[in-house]
Amino acid sequence: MEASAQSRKEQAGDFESPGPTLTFSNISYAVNLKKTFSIKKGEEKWILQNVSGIMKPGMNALLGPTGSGKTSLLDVLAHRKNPKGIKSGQVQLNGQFVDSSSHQPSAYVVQDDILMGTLSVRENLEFSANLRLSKKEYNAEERQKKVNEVIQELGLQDCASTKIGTEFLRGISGGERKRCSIGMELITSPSLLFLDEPTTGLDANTANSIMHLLYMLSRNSRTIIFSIHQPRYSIFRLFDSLTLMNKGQIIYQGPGAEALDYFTEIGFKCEPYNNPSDFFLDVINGAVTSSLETPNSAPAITTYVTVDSSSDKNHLVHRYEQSRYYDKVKKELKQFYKPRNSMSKVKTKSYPTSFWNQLYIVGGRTMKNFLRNPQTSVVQVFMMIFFGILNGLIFFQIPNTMPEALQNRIGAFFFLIINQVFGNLSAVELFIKEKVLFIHENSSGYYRTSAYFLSKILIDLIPNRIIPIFGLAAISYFMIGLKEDVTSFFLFILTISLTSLAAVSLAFFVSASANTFAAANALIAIPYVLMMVFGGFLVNLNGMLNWLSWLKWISIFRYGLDALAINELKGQIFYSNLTLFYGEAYLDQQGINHSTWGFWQNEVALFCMTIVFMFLAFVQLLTVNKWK
Ligand SMILES: Nc1ncnc2c1ncn2[C@@H]1O[C@H](COP(=O)(O)OP(=O)(O)OP(=O)(O)O)[C@@H](O)[C@H]1O
Repeated sequence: MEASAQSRKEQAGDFESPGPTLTFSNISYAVNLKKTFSIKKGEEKWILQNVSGIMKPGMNALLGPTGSGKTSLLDVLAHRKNPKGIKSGQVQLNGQFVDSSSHQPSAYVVQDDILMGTLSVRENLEFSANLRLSKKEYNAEERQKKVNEVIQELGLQDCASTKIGTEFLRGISGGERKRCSIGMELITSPSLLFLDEPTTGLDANTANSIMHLLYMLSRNSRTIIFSIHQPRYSIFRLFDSLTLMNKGQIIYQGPGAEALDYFTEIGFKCEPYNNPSDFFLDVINGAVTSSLETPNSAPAITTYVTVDSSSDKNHLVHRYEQSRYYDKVKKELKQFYKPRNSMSKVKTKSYPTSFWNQLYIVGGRTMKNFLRNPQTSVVQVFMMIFFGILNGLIFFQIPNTMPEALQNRIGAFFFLIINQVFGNLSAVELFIKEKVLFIHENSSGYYRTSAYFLSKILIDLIPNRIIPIFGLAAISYFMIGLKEDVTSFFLFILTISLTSLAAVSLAFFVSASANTFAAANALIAIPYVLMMVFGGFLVNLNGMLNWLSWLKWISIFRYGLDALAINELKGQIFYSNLTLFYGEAYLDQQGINHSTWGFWQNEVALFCMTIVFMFLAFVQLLTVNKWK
């Protein structure tokens, strides 16, 4: 105990206060290469092979060629990988075992900055603070103080009130986005910070400033672990520890400043003025050869490695495992390792804020996003007005004479239903985009799935549909000249609203189930088209293949059109030359039950479909794969 306290003290160096030490031993990780649509277990691909090491207070860089396993190791250490794939090994934080159910004092900054674009930097940080700082420990003033501290620490003062930006809205710069993403995580004061390629996509100067920022953070009670691609020398200098990887194995781990000495020792010489990180990659790629004699055949380090004798790459692993750097890591691992006992497990994951608080905060953000997003508010209302007027113009003041009286009414209803159902095709893209944000925030412990789901329905889906429908329905109703009756008018609005909600729920369910926009688009178009074709108005089902006739029972079109037809035609009398034509006669002819219950059963069916699709969407969100 004393020895480890002493060693932590030694490590402190120029640190104001050192962060925790993370150790990992014998980690092997594999993925199953199952073929799409196959139920058979696929071949296993080994991605990490028996790796062990230590990440000490300060800056810990993971470097290696593309596909070498940097991100995979980072994810395993941060418990973001599916435990099923972890074949062996363990991770300890200051000698305590950690696993995926543990609430680690750690945070993970993903490579793509996933932030709410319509909100400002400060608002995003406040969102994180309100959800992730417990109300008991931080009152509103203290949460605000924390946000201000993070803004100060990350140098975000100048852009604090600027919106992040969306595809329609120019926002903050790439460097500021990255700082804001780091800030979202710093809100919880993590002592362990993981970052996946924090400099990717940034220009050299911005990358430099981000890395200097991380360096400053690492000096103050935080251990920083990150993967990185080809850092320039000014960045390389900041690495306290360097882990070099190739083909899922570690080929060097030790102080960044000593890596060149190590490679010189094993015969690889870096030319003057060459960037060390470029040199290491050249060594791995075989572009630089060792001046020392190499064994005839490269030793197989583990059973998983296929020996690549042409490039002699495994030889690097072998050399590393024989080096004093490896001995040092092994020694340090021993020193930090504590045998597992029931006391060493850290607390189980829990949410710092209640469900209702989460609902309030997530709902508040959804509302802000809704009001500020031109795509979902202004454009939607505009489109509804446009389609309302278009429908009104096409079927302007329908006469009461046959056959126009009937044909045009059914045509106008069909137009409205198609508009409500197919209008959701564009919503799918938005849902898929939002899902990325949901998965990130949900897996980072911001809120429960149920809080997100309920806020999405109450603040986004319902008002977003219902409000524009009032405009559309009112314009169409009066321009077309439908039944002059208040009850009929409101039942007309109710029917269109329920049709729209059933259709959007199906779109939500499909988006929650599919991973890409293309897949979701195809999956949603099929049921919509089938529902339309089998709605009973386009195709006479008696003449169709009987086995598909059941589709009419799940057709949003059928329920919507039947309800609109009953509402409009019941009690109406139309004229044809000298004969009278009763609305009910047409309904009877079509086999539509126009009793009161006959009308309401359509509304109930639409409502039930909405509930079922919503429920299925919720189940899908619960089971969305949050592992990387
Ligand atoms: N789910 C998966 N299915 C199949 N192969 C995978 C999977 N995840 C990772 N791999 C493979 O494992 C290897 C290591 O991937 P990883 O992303 O960890 O590498 P990396 O060093 O971070 O690469 P890069 O620098 O390109 O991000 C790669 O060959 C990758 O294709």
